[in-house]
Amino acid sequence: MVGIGIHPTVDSGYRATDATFSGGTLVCQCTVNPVKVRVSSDIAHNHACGCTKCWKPKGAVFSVVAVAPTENVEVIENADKLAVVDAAALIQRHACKACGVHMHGPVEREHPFQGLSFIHPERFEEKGWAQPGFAAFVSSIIEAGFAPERMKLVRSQLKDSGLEPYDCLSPALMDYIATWTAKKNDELRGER
Ligand SMILES: N[C@@H](CCC(=O)N[C@@H](CSCO)C(=O)NCC(=O)O)C(=O)O
Ligand SMILES: [Zn+2]
Ligand SMILES: [Zn+2]
Repeated sequence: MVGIGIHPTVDSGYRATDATFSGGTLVCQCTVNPVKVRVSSDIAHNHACGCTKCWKPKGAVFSVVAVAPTENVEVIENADKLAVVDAAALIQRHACKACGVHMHGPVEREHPFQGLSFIHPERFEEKGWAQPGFAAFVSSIIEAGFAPERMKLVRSQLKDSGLEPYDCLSPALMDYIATWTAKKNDELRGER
């Protein structure tokens, strides 16, 4: 592979997206007693994430992460191997204590993403999940040690891979969050 190791599924080109994909089973990296999580619906907002909190496979600069409704996400095997990485975080990332893979991350507190769980689709046993649509928190890779002078290169490589780089979330998701916040503020004003 020439260039920066963005993420194995991005660097190798994507497998065909199957429009009928309706979930599957996420499996951690343990060879014995892997944690299994059943996702019983399609995923949404799949994206590459450069933040320091999302799980990345070995050597990758970005994670690939998507959401599914929490009601459709269920740990079906070896739940005892899971532990919450940071209980204070918005996303309650449940990682396998043995291999480190983040298996699901529900958003439970009041927030526009409440009711959604963050998952890593590359851990699906099944193929056909939608490819990432953009790259989020790109500047954050510097926090993990990426050389600032190589940022121009990483942004152009992301674009070449079809991932528009943003330093927070995509405009569509930022608008979604701001709309939720504006509505919330209106409600609070109405109560006063
Ligand atoms: N610069 C920080 C950014 C961390 C961050 O805010 N991450 C985002 C994106 S995660 C998937 O899109 C976020 O929403 N985090 C909420 C949480 O982690 O609970 C860094 O790099 O650490
Ligand atoms: Zn594991
Ligand atoms: Zn992230």
